[in-house]
Amino acid sequence: MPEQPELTIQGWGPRPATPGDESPDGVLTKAARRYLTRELGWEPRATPPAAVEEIRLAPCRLPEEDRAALAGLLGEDHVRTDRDARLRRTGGKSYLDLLRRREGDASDAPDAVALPGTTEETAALLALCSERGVVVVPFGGGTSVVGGLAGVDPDDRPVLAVDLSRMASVQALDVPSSLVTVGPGMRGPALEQALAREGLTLGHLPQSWEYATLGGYAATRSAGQSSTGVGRFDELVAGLTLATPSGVLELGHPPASAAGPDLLGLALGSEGTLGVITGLTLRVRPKPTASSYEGWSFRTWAAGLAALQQLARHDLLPDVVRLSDTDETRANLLMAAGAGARALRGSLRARGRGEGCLLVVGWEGVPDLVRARVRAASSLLRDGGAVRLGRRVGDSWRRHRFEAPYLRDRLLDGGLLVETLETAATWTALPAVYDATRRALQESLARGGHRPLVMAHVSHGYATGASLYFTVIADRDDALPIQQWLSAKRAATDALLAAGGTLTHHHAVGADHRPWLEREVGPLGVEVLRAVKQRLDPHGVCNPGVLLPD
Ligand SMILES: Cc1cc2nc3c(=O)[nH]c(=O)nc-3n(C[C@H](O)[C@H](O)[C@H](O)COP(=O)(O)OP(=O)(O)OC[C@H]3O[C@@H](n4cnc5c(N)ncnc54)[C@H](O)[C@@H]3O)c2cc1C
Repeated sequence: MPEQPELTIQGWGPRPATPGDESPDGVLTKAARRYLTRELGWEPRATPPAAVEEIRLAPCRLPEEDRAALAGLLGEDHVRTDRDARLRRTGGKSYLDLLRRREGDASDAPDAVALPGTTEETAALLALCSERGVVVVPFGGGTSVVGGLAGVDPDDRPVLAVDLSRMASVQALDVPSSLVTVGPGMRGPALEQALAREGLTLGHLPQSWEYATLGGYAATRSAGQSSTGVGRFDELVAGLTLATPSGVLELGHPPASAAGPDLLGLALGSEGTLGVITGLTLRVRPKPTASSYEGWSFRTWAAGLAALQQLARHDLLPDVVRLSDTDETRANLLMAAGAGARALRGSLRARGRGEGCLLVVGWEGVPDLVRARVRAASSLLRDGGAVRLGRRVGDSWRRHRFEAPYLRDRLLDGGLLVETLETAATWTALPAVYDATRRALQESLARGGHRPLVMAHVSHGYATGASLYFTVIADRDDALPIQQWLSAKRAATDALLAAGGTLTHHHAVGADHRPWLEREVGPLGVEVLRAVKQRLDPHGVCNPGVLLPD
């Protein structure tokens, strides 16, 4: 397996070259620049990131005796305090993270980085840090978008990033039981490559797939682009090992157990607050031998939602379901370059459709079943007023599915605010949640005379409802860029919760959502979580800046 590249300190990438690529290195196409200038009243300007050498980093606060004790456990090479190691484990990849790093601010950097190689080493490290008052922040791929790696500690203790990249191999493969046991630092591409040799797949494909880790997925309850069919990551975890300052827990008993409440559920989504996930047993499936990806068009968002609801009711939702609202459809049509975009524009014109709302659907599996599911779902989509745009549109989406974060770097270079947020709601509440969130974002970001672009799509479907994923692009307020986004995010979160949405569908709580956690789980719920933390992490060293409110 060739070594995968590391994320850049101030953005995404480096991007792999693809044949026939019309926008190398995520370059903003002329069409996109024209569209955004017109739509946002944006004046493109050069706002490049500070040089990496100029990023400000505070001196390491980890006492030498603690560093030496950690090195005694892990080996000198596996405890690092150098500038590059610390900068590469600073924060995640939210808009605010990127803004800070681009401005040369790494004040949230960990004091040191530890790289344990086994569960035993991790457990010993946690016991030592608990005893000595060193905060531990597990670091997977570093792709958190909710401040999950912020390393904030109310007691201002030294912070140790625990990088899991040394635990990144397949430990066991049980083909008859469709189970694979892996290290938490493994990334999706490496696992898929190993499974493909046995004709298997995990099928978890978030947009951050190239860089995020399996431990990170479990710690945040991630959802991938095919999760409607394959299941969310938490549904794919059959068991895991959690090293805590109080000992090691082995959780989950496949295929099924009724021995009391499911403790595995406590570890999933725990975001490093209870300890470090050091091993995972995952459910895998045969690699699909057939696939079909298609584009469809609806005249309106409401018609699209109603059709998805019908598919859900009849258990006919495809594995991939992405319904874009009119603004997102228009932006995609006008900003995209290349054959896929041309095909889509041509297809819509030929069918006498304006822009409408684009639906991308994908099915995977054995040929007979894929054919039958496509046929049944297509009939319901037609009944719902959709027009089929064909496979080129679906295939084009599939080919470009990981590209948006590379483009984001270029948009940031040009002086734009670019961020996303997500929620989920029942089919009944979904239209109100959509309207309220959009309105809140638009009103907040319109202050100061800006003309924000707020776009949304349904990204995952369930029998009971769906998730909504918002993308926001606006001219950046160069004087107060952080406050500009914080105000919009606050307004949107208040609005979506008031309308009946969930605090998050798959990005997790992190530092950014924790003021609102009590509104979703209630004060008693927060107390229960605190009690569990107190038992496993009595000195509160495990990622104290996330999940639980102050
Ligand atoms: C461009 C982009 C696209 C994204 N697309 C998606 C998407 O499609 N779907 C989705 O769900 N998310 C998405 N995300 C969010 C992010 O990729 C996910 O939250 C992912 O699960 C984080 O994995 P990671 O390995 O990078 O974890 P990190 O960012 O390193 O950590 C995330 C949190 O989990 C904790 N953690 C990490 N590893 C462990 C461990 N082994 N034990 C205990 N705690 C641990 C960390 O302390 C932190 O609190 C996206 C992010 C970006 C930047």
